Amino acid sequence: QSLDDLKRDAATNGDVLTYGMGYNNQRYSSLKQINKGNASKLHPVWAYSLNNSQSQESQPIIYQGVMYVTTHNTTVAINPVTGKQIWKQEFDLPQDVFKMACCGILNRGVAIYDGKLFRATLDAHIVAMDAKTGKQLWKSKAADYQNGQAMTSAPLIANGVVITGIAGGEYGTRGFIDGWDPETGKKLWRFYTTAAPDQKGGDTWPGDTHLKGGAPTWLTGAYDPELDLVYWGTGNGGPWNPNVRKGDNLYINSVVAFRPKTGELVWHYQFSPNDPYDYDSTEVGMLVDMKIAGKDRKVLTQANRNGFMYVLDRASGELLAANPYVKVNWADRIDLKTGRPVHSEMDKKARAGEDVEIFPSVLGGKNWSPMSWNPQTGLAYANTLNISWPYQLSKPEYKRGEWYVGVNYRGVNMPKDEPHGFLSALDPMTGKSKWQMAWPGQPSMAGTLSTAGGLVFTGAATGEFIAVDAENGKKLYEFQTSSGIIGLPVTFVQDGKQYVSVVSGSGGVWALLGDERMSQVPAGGSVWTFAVE
Ligand SMILES: O=C(O)c1cc(C(=O)O)c2c(n1)C(=O)C(=O)c1cc(C(=O)O)[nH]c1-2
Ligand SMILES: [Ca+2]
Repeated sequence: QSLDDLKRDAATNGDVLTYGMGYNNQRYSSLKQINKGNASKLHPVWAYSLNNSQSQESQPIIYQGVMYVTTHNTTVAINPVTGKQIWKQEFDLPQDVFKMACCGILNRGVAIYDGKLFRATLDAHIVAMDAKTGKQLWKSKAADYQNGQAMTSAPLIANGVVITGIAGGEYGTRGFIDGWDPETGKKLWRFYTTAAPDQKGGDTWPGDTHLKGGAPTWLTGAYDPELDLVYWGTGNGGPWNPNVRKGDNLYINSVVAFRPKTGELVWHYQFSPNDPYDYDSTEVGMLVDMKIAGKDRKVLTQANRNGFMYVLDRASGELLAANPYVKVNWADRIDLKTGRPVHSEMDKKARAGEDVEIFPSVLGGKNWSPMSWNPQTGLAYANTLNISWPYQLSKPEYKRGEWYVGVNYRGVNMPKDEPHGFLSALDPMTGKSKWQMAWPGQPSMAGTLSTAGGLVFTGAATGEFIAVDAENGKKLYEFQTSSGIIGLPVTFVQDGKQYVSVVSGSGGVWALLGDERMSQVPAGGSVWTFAVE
């Protein structure tokens, strides 16, 4: 897995080398051995127990006949055809680390490069391992976990640099993105995502509020090798209460485009200036080439937690479209000229301290899990949410290693007579769904996978792994895995046969909301792999 292999990932069907199934994050495969015609004949070929009852959000990586999967405290190598374990490495975490993970005890997977695996740990270290054995090669510290900074996501390798983010937006921390030397683990650069007074954007923070200003970077970015730009999403402002940090607060709730070698910022776009609602913009979205008004454009499209779907020119950051894809009441619209939200009356009431109901909820119009793109349909497939939250400001109080939000947090409201979530087929330019498949009970927080076989794969909070027709959302296959699915399906070919794999194991933020329907879903992590015949 040289740098060229990584660039070609989306086109090489035997491997899955990157988080996103390609630097463009499209999670699209040209494989069509499994297709609309035979998807009903899918069946599981193996399951592998992760022996772990925490949240399973790891995206499998597959290279030269080995699949790599992580849990919060293990890394395993599995034969992707038989499910047999090749090696397993376990490590210890300090006991007090678990309360620093805001939204579940989890890890989202490894990065692979030059014979090495790279993964993050909840106690904010990055570890390099020998891909053949799992033996640790180096370990470097990114932050002091006792401040509430955790690492949950898969690193990105771009232009020979290992790039990682950090969580902790709910703990009064200061976000950053780090670049590491893959050979030695030496830190090459750090880009702080809240600007200090002497930096560009520093005047958007009063006093030293940027020091606890949030802007965590807890998901993996995308990379355009031709432009040599990495795109990374940043999270909520800290505390959530925006009145203590009056100003836009650069670079919270933004996408930042930077050079992987140096971390130098090239452009940024801020989705939610001075955001009060925990609308993390960390799921950076997909790099897509599409025709807009007759012109070929290289865009980045993101279904933001704030309820709007955005299309940006990814060379310049110019805003091309922004439309709601779920119910939104904090903004009336996004002004395409200024690129800024036009705040609603409801938003003004919220900022004035009134007790109001805000759409979308703290979970967003869509939470963290990535969508996929199908170039044949020109649609983005995402699990979206139809949920609001009761919102009222309170006085934030900072205590090291504890939640620092300044909102009278009372969970979320689920509508009585409507579905709580959908699998949606979204047109990025309009935000409209071509079709929606309503989840019958709990909404899904799983990722999606698209294939040239005309299929969308995803999973249910109640454990069903499903394949649907990308044209109309008709369900073609369903299989009950052993626990709820909040993972990301991938597909690959081995010895001429197409497989689809996904981790099962409920948890994540949904499990913390107190939805009583969760009591019907057993915990327990496993990897499932499906094929036809
Ligand atoms: O602000 C942060 O640092 C941060 C981190 C994480 C995380 O690391 O998983 C989540 C969130 N915020 C968050 O707001 C959120 O809804 C969320 C859901 C999940 C999950 O895994 O289900 N993680 C996170
Ligand atoms: Ca957050």
